[in-house]
Amino acid sequence: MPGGGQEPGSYYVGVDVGTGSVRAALVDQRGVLLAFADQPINQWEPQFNHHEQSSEDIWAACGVVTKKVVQGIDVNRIRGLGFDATCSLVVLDKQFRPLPVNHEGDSHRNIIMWLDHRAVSQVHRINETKHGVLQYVGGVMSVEMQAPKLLWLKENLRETCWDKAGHFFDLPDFLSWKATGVTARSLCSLVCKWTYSAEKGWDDSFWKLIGLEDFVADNYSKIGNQVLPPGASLGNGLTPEAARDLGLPAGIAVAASLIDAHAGGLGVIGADVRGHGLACEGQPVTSRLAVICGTSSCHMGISKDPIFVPGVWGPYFSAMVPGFWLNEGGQSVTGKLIDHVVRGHAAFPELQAKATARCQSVYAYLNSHLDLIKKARPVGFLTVDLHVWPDFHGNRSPLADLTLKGMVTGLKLSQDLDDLAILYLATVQAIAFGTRLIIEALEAAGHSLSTLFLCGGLSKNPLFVQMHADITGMPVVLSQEVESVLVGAAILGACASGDFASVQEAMSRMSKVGKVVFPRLEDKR
Ligand SMILES: Nc1ncnc2c1ncn2[C@@H]1O[C@H](COP(=O)(O)OP(=O)(O)O)[C@@H](O)[C@H]1O
Ligand SMILES: O=C(CO)[C@H](O)[C@H](O)COP(=O)(O)O
Repeated sequence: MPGGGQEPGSYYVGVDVGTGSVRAALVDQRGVLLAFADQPINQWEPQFNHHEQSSEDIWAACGVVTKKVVQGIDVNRIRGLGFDATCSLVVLDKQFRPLPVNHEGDSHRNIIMWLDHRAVSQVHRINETKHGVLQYVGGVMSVEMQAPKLLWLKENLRETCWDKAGHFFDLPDFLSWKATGVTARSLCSLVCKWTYSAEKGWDDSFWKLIGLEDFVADNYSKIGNQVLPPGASLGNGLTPEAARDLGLPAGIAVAASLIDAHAGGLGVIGADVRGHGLACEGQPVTSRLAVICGTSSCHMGISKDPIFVPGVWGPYFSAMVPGFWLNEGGQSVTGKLIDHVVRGHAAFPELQAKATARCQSVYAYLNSHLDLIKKARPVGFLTVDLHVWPDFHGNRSPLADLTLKGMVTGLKLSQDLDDLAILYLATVQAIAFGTRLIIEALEAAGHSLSTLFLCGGLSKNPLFVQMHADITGMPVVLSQEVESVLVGAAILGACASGDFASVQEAMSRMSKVGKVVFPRLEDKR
């Protein structure tokens, strides 16, 4: 039923591969999640700053969750499948078998994860070239992008990996290939992480200059010479073999994928905001900033014309919303930082015991503990003497400096539960201040923003959401569906099925406002 009719008769399956788990949802034409399942995935850290995963593990986890979400439903109503994933690098040989990305030669670990910082020397040399493509990543290439990682493989694992490699995929593209057998890459991954230009294609001079002329010589067959817009239908749809793996009908439409943050952006940014008293009502969609907060936070702002923001990735054309330029700010560890700070504290065992006794998560317990100890003052005032600098894994934006480290000032000798709660609060506040710095950089360069749209695991934490509102001074919109990244993945499947005429149409019909959290301006000081 083109245009999404009144009867929600068709279903779409969205699959979201995050850093820590794979999630799937069955979604209808109104964007309502009818079923949800998740499954943790393995990560290896064989040495400091080396982070690896397995594409076989991840594909198997996809099958576990997709089979769960379609249990008991009429599978003939499933019209499309969409994937999103972290922008990790998957390496396969010429027969599409996994290759090791490690010195141990363990081919099961064939993914260099997005947060892997092994390629420091390589990215430094790439940045020293001052090549023109760097203008489109905020002026400085991140060590988390693919070119430095590829150069690392060539320089460090020549025989065991580089010489045998037949295919280098961004993880979202690996998944769509696995589902369809089509090796075409998504414009999203190539533009955002591989220096591809939506307008000019690959730049031979860049790859030659950095020592990866191999790709030019074989016409980019290993990294992608067929490129499709996100949401485009791939080949003949789901292959019989993939259909068996995923428990879905063979032949359903499968979409060209998105990176996870970008799927989150699609899942939230197009919602109809009428009647919520928001400044962005009646304003162009470019006044909205989507912030996808999981292991990391990604800040997605769009514009009609390209805007060059120092230290902020992009501008990327059509990489998220078709026809719009995208700037992507980010903080490499946010959820991971909060977990690290809380779990590493001397009072963590006590916290865990008390939270378990109340059947609460440690974060719900900490939030109520802060309410208890703040007395009559606003909670934010508990940290007047304690401050965190949150760049424990370098600064992605807007300083774009991978050498930065974290810092805590104002420590005392006591390490009780109150101290843990206040340190947790200071960490959340520091992350929100990081978002404010990114917004200031975006606005200084020409963006005009009024409203935040938050999603991802951290958006389930009310303290995190309120601090983002208070510290940025902007209202925060939370979607009706908490798992908005999965709505974004389902939007891709819906577009590939042909049920919607465009990504914009699917966005406006499938993303919905849930709760709005306004800033407490009186507490901003
Ligand atoms: N209910 C919750 N309350 C507080 N924090 C949460 C909650 N659920 C998830 N998180 C935090 O969100 C982060 C993971 O978010 P998620 O979107 O699942 O990440 P990813 O996509 O990177 O796998 C973790 O740091 C976790 O502690
Ligand atoms: O760089 C990215 C997006 O451009 C990564 O995919 C992202 O930062 C990892 O995402 P998550 O925190 O959701 O696991």
